[in-house]
Amino acid sequence: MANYSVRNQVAIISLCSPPVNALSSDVRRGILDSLKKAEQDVKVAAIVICGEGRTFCVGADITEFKSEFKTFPNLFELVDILESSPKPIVAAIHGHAFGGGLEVALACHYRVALSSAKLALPEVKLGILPGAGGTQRLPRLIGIDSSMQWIAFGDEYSAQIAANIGIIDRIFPSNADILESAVQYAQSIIGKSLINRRVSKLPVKDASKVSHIMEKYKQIVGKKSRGAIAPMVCLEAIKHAALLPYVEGMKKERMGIEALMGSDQSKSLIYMFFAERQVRNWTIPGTGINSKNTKPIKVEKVAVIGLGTMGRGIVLSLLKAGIKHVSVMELNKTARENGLLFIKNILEGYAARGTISETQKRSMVDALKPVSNFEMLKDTDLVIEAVFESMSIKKDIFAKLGQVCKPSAVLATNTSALDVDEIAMVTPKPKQVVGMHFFAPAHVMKLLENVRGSKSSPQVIATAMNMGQRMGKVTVLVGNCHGFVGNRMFRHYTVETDFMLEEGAYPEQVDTVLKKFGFAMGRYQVGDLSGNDIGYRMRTKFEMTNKQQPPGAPERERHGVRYCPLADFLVESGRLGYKSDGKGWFRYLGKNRELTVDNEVTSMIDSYRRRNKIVPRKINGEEIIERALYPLINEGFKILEEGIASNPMEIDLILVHGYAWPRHTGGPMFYAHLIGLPKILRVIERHWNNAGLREPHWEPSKMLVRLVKNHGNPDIMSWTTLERETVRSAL
Ligand SMILES: C[C@H](O)[C@H](C)C(=O)SCCNC(=O)CCNC(=O)[C@H](O)C(C)(C)COP(=O)([O-])OP(=O)([O-])OC[C@H]1O[C@@H](n2cnc3c(N)ncnc32)[C@H](O)[C@@H]1OP(=O)([O-])[O-]
Repeated sequence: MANYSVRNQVAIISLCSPPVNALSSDVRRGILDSLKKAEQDVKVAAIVICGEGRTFCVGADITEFKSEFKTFPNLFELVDILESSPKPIVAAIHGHAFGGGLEVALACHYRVALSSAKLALPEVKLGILPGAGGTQRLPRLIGIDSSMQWIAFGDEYSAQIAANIGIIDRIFPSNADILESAVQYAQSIIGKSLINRRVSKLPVKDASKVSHIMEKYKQIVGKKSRGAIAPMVCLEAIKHAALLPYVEGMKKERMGIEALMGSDQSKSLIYMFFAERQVRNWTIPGTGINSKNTKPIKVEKVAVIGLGTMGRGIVLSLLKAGIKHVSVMELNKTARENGLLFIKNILEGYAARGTISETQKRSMVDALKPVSNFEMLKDTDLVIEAVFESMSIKKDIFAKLGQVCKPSAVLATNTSALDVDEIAMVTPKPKQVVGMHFFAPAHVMKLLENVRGSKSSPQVIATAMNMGQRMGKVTVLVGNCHGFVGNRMFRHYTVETDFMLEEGAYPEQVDTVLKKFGFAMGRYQVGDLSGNDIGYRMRTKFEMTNKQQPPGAPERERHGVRYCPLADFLVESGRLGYKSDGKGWFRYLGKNRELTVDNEVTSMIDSYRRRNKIVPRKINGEEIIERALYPLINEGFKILEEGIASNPMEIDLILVHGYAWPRHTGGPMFYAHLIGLPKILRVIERHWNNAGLREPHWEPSKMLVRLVKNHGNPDIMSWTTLERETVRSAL
């Protein structure tokens, strides 16, 4: 709803729909009713629109997209009604003016803001476009070029930047009372002509350059969008602002939003939006323990052990989260010096780019406390171990931590695959141990996969979850198993793509299909980037690699299961990827490391097939997608079945934020939901019937079979409930 009051000839319409004043049908009606009151009240000479609470307005109510979105007054009608008001309207912006909220402000005749306010048209991040005049009014204020930058990428901008380019008419200090300031501003413009204040009537200053600007952005968007549709539709809509009168341009805008709203990509992006918020409400399946009934311990002093690639990133994330005491322990002198230098250089960079102030930089550097022995960690609240991925080294460290740290200290390991319980058992208090699996580079990657050990106490879990959220991470709680959620699922992606190389595909073909699907990089280029030796080391641990096989052992089998040694051959021939002189699955040449197909790899694959009498066959894009992604989805259902993840959202967030699964497909589980579970199961069963135990990753998940058999293609939000009911009723 919207509240109405009058103060000194100025009517105040304040949006009131906590927590973020989303423009639900109630709020829209409230604005319209208040506007009519103000227009009819002869004592009112000007109007201010503001937001109650922490923000101005974050736009349309996303939860109403399927229902009240078009109910009168819908947003695109309301903005025209506002703009045509005979009395001047001032938008008073604090917090966020996002989406429809900024469009309402653009329809006002003046805009004032606190310097701390943020402005954006982020609709493209929901797979749609600004559908309340944003694509037509913004260009009339800031031009086509800047509008394409704002709308096609949906990033937020400070009030100062918005003022510099002509959106905001007056900035007030961040501690000012925005309403009082806006009322005074409104009083100062009473009586002034509104001729040049109705934005839809203004000319587009760079209209003549529209085709050149369009070409420029088509290039940029083409590269960045990776299969996402909305950015291009945004460009088309904005283009019309230069070519058509406002009313005609609005019709084009409407066609654009109607084409996008409800699309699979928009559904996927909205699912992701709510998943990122929903995941904060974590729960431990089957226990009733959750984020609402479990308090974290207070963490002021944190320590990071190991200043390698992971440790440095974790320290930076802690400093950025405002932790005032970060002990760093690295026994290797060179690694310690390099690590601290790396951290200081990154902080210098942040300050140089204005991401942090000089004062903030200094307090972050002051927060860094190098320590040289475990004794110095005795009063630390949280210790994060980030040393080399070796069980014996980690056990040694945790044994020492168990002796010196205070009883309430939370002991976290950054292992990406090792058994958290086995590590915990070397300490006197395994309940204080938890996994905090960061992703490289940890100060950039948004994901934190927290792993609850079988003994981890609810309070310790709450502390790890709370710390992840303080670090601004998408923090997901999962159970302890080999590879946790992400690595466990992704293993099948690499195994099955290698099988396709055996049967007839080539790395460039597989990667092209996966990039078309939306991955930033294909499976083989990612291997080259991160180093093909990482997977080799893991396979070595399980004595799987080619070199470790006794003479005469089958080349394409390990313990009765199908195996493809091509990746072993690559590493054993020194082709680790970028780091081995740009030789891996591909060749990376020149300053820009241009990716090129390497005939040496092609002939390695061809000779391997000849040696194993494999007659290569054509493998098309559809098969590559099914075989690369469906085993991963199948494993996702097994993870839900085992309660390692408590709902599909958690799995999707891990794959999107940790493994670059394309966000506009919603993650593997949501993608399966869009494709339809019956189809997914049909393909999995076909491969299982063909390959059987030789390819165990195709064994259908029992949960998937039950869902399809009992419910066909149930809504993703009901999967875990239906499964619980089915399992319970079977007991
Ligand atoms: C025609 C028109 O052009 C079109 C059609 C549109 O306008 S489409 C809409 C375009 N607008 C957006 O895309 C902005 C979306 N929101 C955000 O980006 C963020 O909210 C934020 C502004 C940066 C603040 O972040 P925050 O961290 O301070 O709070 P929060 O935790 O995110 O949000 C607090 C609570 O509010 C809920 N919420 C936030 N924005 C919402 C929205 N637009 N609709 C419904 N609920 C919303 C959110 O789910 C959470 O709920 P819960 O979890 O507590 O139950």
